[in-house]
Order: sequence, then C-alpha cells, then structure tokens
Amino acid sequence: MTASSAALECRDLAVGRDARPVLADVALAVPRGGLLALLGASGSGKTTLLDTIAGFIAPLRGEIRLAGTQVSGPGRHEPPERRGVGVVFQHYALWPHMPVADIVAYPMRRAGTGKTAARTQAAALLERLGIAALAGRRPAELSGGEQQRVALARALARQPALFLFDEPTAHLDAHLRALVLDEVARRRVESGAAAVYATHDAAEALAIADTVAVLDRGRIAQSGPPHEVYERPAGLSVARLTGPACVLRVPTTSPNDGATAQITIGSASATVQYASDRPSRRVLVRPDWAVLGGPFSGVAARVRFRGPHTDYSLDTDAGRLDLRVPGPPRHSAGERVDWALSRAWPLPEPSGANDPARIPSNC
Ligand SMILES: Nc1ncnc2c1ncn2[C@@H]1O[C@H](COP(=O)(O)OP(=O)(O)OP(=O)(O)O)[C@@H](O)[C@H]1O
Repeated sequence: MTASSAALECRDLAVGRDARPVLADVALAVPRGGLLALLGASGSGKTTLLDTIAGFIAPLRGEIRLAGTQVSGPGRHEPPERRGVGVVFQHYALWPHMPVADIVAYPMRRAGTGKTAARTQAAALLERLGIAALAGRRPAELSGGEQQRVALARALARQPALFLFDEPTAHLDAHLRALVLDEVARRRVESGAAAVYATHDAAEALAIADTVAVLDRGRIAQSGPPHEVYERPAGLSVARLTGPACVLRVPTTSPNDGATAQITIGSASATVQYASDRPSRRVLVRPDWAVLGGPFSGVAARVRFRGPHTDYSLDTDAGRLDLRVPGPPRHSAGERVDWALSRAWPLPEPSGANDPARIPSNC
C-alpha cells in the first residue's frame, strides 16, 4: 500500500505512559474506506494507540501519516484539532448544557450545513440509533448506553476521512450493538471514511472489520482478514483473543498436501482440513470445527443449551474439547459421546516441553 492510498499509516510506533513502555513496534495501514478492528484484552494498549493516532499522546518513536501527510514523527506533532479525525472514546464528554438534537447537529452546523438541514440529518441519525425520543433531553438525563449512542451520533455527524472508535458498544445490549454496528457500516459505505474500531469482543471484531489487528501486551501479534486470524492464528494467545479455542494433544499430525492432515486420537484416526504442511503434536480446535457422531469418543462433562445451538464440553483422550452444535441438546452430562473433527490448526509447541504429557491441553 503506498502512503498516498492509505487513510492511516503507523510505522514502528513506540509509546510510553508515565515512563513505562505501553506500545512497541506498532505498524498498521488502513486503506481509504477500510475498517480495521483493533482487538485486544483489557490493558493491551488499544486506547493508548487510538489516543496516539488522534494526537492526544506523542509517540516516543515512529511516525503516523494521515492520507499520506505526516502528523507524528521525529520533531513533528500535529495537535488533535489539526488532524481531522472523528473520535468516539469510552468517556463521552458530551456538552452538559445542550439538548441531544443540538449536540448531534453541531458538527454539521460547524461544517457549514444550514440549520434546518442539520436538524433533519441529526433527527435521522438519532432515529437510526434508536434514540429519537431523547432529542430534547440533556446528557445528565440519559443512561450510560444512551449517552454512548449520542456520542456516536455526534461523531457520525462529522465527515472526517478517519473515524476512531474506542469500544463504542461497551454499554449496549445485543440488539443495540447490532444497530450501532449497522450504522457504522452504513456510514462507511456512504462517506468512504476509514475507521479503526477498538474492541475486546472477538465476535464483534470478526463481524465488522476487513482487517483484524490483534494487540497483545502492546504489540501487534497478528494482522489479517478476519477469517485468516480466526482459522490460522499465529499462536495460542492470538487464538484465544480471536474466539473460543481448545488445544488437543495428539501423537502427531501427518499433513498430506498442505490442505488436509491425518489425525490420530487413541485407536481412531480421521482426515481433517489442516491448511498447513507443518506437523504438530498440539492442535487448535474451534467449537465449530468439531461435530457430534464420528470416529472419536469422549464423555460429556458439561452440556449448555443456548437457544440456537448447544455447547458441549467433552473429556477426550486428547484433552478437553468444546463443541457447538445447532439445535437442542442430544446428550446429557456424563454420557459417552462420539464426535468427529472437520478442521484443526497446528500450534507451536511450548519451548522446552518435549514430553507430550507436559504440553498443556485445555480450552
Ligand atoms: N493515563 C494513564 N497513565 C498511565 N498509565 C496508563 C494511563 N492509561 C492507561 N495506562 C496504562 O497503559 C496500559 C494500556 O492501557 P490502555 O487503556 O491503552 O489499554 P486498553 O487496551 O485500552 O484497555 P481497556 O480495554 O481496559 O480500556 C495499561 O497498562 C494501563 O494501565
């Protein structure tokens, strides 16, 4: 990607807080119109990175370019108001004295939109975010989730080339989350704006982004299309950050052709999708990569009905395995259950642990 085609580029960024290193070697590129999800556990540095891109923190090293123009770099630090970035942070900072309709119309008025048009567009945004009835209220009269949606509406009312979202759905229930994610996607399509969307919710990141960057203790551990980081995580920590994952100990896998492998557990074996030519004694299995019925056997340790599907935890000869199966429960806890694998992914072995019995196997 050339500098001129990218809405955002970060190169070799290092950031500290209170003289403590928080981010190191951070490199990112978001094309115009692209949406990058920054996925990481609490404390991994998501807010720090967004604050740095927005200009609230100066990096110790590296550079940031917005639409090809350097805004942070050696001897250069453009202040936030000169960066033209729309931010929705966890702390909403809504103007306390203004009614909601005016808060949302304000960015459009500042950009030169007429009063009536700004009010009409603000009303439409509030409607789509399910808060039209709150137009006349002031922030102090709103719940946390309502304030969050007002802050989002205010940010979406601007037309920046880059949005930064910091967990904008943190206080919302599932229905409202879907509403907000739809609105973010719609705005992206309408305006061609790029976005960085920080979240600790793997399902949200995988659903909304074209690229997922996994931030692990201040470093980008892996970055790629959602299906790639989900199906081919670089290691166990990325696997766990990107969704539910179990690790099975197997004597060894025998890759066939870079697409499938033979997996043996106990006296049974099966051919599964593998997407690697690397043999391994430790394989990752997502709950949707295993099914009921098949050559392997285990005992149901836990059965949980979730509505559209049932989650089973099985104790097997290769370790604990979680399965997600559509429909109501077909087995109870304590029953013997046959199962099969459709896919597995090799994980690197923990260094120094050559004895297969010492290789951890768990979910
Ligand atoms: N204002 C601050 N002063 C000093 N250290 C800070 C400050 N804010 C955050 N930190 C530290 O920086 C590190 C990264 O924090 P940050 O808030 O960026 O993580 P995060 O991934 O956004 O977490 P969360 O998901 O909990 O919001 C943490 O170790 C945190 O304790």
